Amino acid sequence: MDSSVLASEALRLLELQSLGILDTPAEQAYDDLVSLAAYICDTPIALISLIDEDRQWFKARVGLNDMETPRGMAFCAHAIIDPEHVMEVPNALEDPRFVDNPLVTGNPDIRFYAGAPLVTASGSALGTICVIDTVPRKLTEAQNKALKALSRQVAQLLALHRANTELQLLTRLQRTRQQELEEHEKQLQEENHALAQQTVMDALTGLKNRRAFDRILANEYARSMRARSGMALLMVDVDHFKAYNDQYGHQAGDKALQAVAAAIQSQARAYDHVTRYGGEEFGVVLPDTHLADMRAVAERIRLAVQSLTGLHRPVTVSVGAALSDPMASPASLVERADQALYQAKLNGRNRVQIAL
Ligand SMILES: Nc1nc2c(ncn2[C@@H]2O[C@H](COP(=O)(O)OP(=O)(O)OP(=O)(O)O)[C@@H](O)[C@H]2O)c(=O)[nH]1
Repeated sequence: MDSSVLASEALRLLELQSLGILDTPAEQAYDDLVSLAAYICDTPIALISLIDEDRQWFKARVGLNDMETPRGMAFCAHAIIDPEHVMEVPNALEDPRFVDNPLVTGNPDIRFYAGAPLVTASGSALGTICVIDTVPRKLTEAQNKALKALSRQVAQLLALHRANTELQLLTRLQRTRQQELEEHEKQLQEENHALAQQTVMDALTGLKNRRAFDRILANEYARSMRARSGMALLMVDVDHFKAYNDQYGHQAGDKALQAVAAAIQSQARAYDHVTRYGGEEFGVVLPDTHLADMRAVAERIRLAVQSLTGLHRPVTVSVGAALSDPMASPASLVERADQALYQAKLNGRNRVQIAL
């Protein structure tokens, strides 16, 4: 075969194989057309044969049980060489191309063959619709025309099949793309969430940070105003922490801060907010709280810190506590709690001071 023939055969095979029809189950539309071909041409056998690389495979068949034969035996492999015309073999025994063909010398004893190529829009002949008889004969001109017309119908069915295959592929691609997009969006949301967490979390203690404290205080303050319920704020500061750091080192100081944070958290109620206000100072927002509860929580925190074990030496905290005042702002609540804290320090530390 010269190179241009080889190239067009390669293209033809590509077109056939990408069609996705080889080895698919039988379909009524193709079966009907081979039945019509056998009826019109009055033959015992009719086939829709597709010429694959080294076999012919039958999409539809009457009068023959085989699903495929080797390409070397295929009459249709000869018929597709001339896509324009129906190839007729009136008597295979008198045709040097087929006289030794096992389909002629043995079952199904082919004598007569006529095949109309199935031509695609691009001009490739993928196979044929053919009729076969076991006695020598010829097609009438009308039968020849009818067979050609049927080959155009099969070609139409194949084009439809291609369009369907491409549509399914496109739908699958779109679905995959959609899934990719959703996956990407989820990832972005997770990243954003992680980022948002980072901006409100204190890395050392795992508590909310100062930025979060400001927002929580503002929200809880507004809520307590709306609900006309009291709220309270505790400012908790580690006593003589500079000395602890100086004596045991910054890393030991970090561990102590973590322990203090956990102790405070352990005494807070489920709806209280424990935050790291800065350095060795913690802000605890207590929603829905009045004097007795505020004092109780503050005292529990003080005792929990004092009871911590596993540190280089006992650590204590001073607590400034203030109740919200409907006439004042959140900032003034912080100020009053801070002043009370200052007073607690002045009064000797390791104590709770209530703001007036
Ligand atoms: N290890 C460690 N130390 C911190 C951290 N943040 C603040 N500190 C230290 O906490 C100490 C606070 O010192 P001061 O403000 O002088 O107060 P203090 O020594 O606790 O004394 P009083 O508050 O008056 O009882 C400083 O030495 C800071 O370096 C931290 O994240 N890790």
